[in-house]
Amino acid sequence: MDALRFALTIGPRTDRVRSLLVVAVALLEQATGIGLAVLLGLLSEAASRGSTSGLAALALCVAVFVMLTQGTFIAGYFTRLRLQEEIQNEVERRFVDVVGTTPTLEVHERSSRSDKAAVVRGARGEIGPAFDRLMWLAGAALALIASAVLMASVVPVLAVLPLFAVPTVLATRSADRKRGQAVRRATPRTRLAGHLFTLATTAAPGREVRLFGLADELRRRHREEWDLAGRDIARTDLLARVPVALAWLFFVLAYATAVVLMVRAGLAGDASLGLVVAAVAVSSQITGQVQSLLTLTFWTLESLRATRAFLDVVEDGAEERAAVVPAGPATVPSRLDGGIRVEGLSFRYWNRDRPSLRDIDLELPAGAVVALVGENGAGKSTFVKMLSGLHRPNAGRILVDGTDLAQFAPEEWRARITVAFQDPVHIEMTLRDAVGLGRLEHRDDPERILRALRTAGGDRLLASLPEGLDTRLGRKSWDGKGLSGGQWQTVANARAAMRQAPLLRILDEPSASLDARAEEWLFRQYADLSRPEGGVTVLVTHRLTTARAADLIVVLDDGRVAEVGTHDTLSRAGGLYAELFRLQARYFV
Ligand SMILES: Nc1ncnc2c1ncn2[C@@H]1O[C@H](COP(=O)(O)OP(=O)(O)OP(=O)(O)O)[C@@H](O)[C@H]1O
Repeated sequence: MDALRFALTIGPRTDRVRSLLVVAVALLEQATGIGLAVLLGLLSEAASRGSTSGLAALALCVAVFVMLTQGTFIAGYFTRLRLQEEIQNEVERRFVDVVGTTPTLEVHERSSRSDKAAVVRGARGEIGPAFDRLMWLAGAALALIASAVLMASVVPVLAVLPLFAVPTVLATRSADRKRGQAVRRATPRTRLAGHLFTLATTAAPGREVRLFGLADELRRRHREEWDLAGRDIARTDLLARVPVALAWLFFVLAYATAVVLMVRAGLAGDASLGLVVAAVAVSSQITGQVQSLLTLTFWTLESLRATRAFLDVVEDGAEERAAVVPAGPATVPSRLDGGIRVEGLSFRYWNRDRPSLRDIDLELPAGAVVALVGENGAGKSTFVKMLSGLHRPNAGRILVDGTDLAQFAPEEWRARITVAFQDPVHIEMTLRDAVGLGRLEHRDDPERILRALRTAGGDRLLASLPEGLDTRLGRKSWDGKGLSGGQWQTVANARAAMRQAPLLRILDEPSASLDARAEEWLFRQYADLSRPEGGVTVLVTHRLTTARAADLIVVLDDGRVAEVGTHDTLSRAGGLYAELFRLQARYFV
């Protein structure tokens, strides 16, 4: 019902004039058949009376009527398209708003929500035409009713003929609903197939796909996923279409009886010749009208289904916001006094049995540079997501100078932290924008951008670019300058450096694509910045030679804190850190 209300109101809310035109065109177009049938009846009356002038006038009426309806249809075609595009744009903007601004990452990482978002991404083209389809559906329904009235004026009982079409509509609706459920059931598989398709056909994975000869394997798995998904949908379709066929047969029998009754009434003189001709002409359109009603019902349901998924995403986003954003948020401090304290923090991803973080207790003092180390899958990235508020803990809390992070408005907290990730987004804009986006308020301040680039060691990159800050980056969306992995990382690091004196600076392997010397330099650079600024810097790294210079080293193991200390104390303790350091030193030092 919500989806229907949304589809009916989004047209006038987006563009009132075009919506009115669409309503007019939909009604006129559907009236063509009825109008012609009535004119045909009048023509037969005139012919039977031998009225040449009447015939000529009616012929003129037919011509004008046809030109009017066809002309309206052609002129209205572009109005309809334009309105659909406007609605589509409006919906896409709202979708970006909702998905791009939810406080946590659940919409991307929790499958019960990410599947709905995937349905909207895949079927969003169906939402734009929803209003248009509804209007055409209404026009088709009105045409069917008008036909029934005309037939009933010959044989009254024929008023019920459209009722015989109801089972066909209901059966089709139920079949489509079942299809929708099957499509939703298949979403995890189609999503995986989509991922395999992207792997096989996009540039970034292109090297590995070729080097490892993965194309056949990807194609096989892609096909396997589609086949499994398609099998369930096809089986559901087949079973659901049996009632549709039976309902259709029922209607055809009723229709044949109706024609016989009308012809009999004409022969018996119960109705005028013109009326019988018009009614029979109209009855010949009933199957077409029902067919168009069914087709329009199918497409309208597709539109409403996509609209429903869109509204679900919107509602989930609003629910999340209500649950996560405090009504009276606490003020985020402008400077850290004590630091960040983590108490009994645990977190489990929705699709996993085991928690990824368990009972984490940590003290991260203001001004400290903390290295977070541990083997793959230990929970480092999950922990920094919790610190940046991208997920909510299942248990425990994070205290910022004694205030629970959950008490802050997420946007306020994020405005006071900065993050650089190991797999940064390639923002294909000019260098000025790709860096400046790190602090929107200062995106037009070249001094600030140049300073951020210097902090991230991007001087050489800048010098190598022909148009300096105005150089367009990236080759996917435009013919810009292609950058290496390390250069993209430098741009992302500079973006993170746009935020000065943050309370928390998270560097999640920001030097994974940089050489050891560059990493060492970058680390010292951040350490020199952080200590006087008084914020906490958390550096996730696998290079323990870099970690050794940190004020505090936290070793995570299987979601727990295994050890905390400085390089010296941990080396002496002879635990996991000492073992990992020895192993790395053997190869790299
Ligand atoms: N989005 C996710 N959904 C489900 N499980 C996840 C997700 N992200 C991480 N995990 C799981 O959580 C655990 C911790 O992963 P995390 O990425 O935090 O480890 P990490 O220490 O950062 O690893 P690495 O050094 O490889 O980057 C792993 O078992 C991982 O499989």
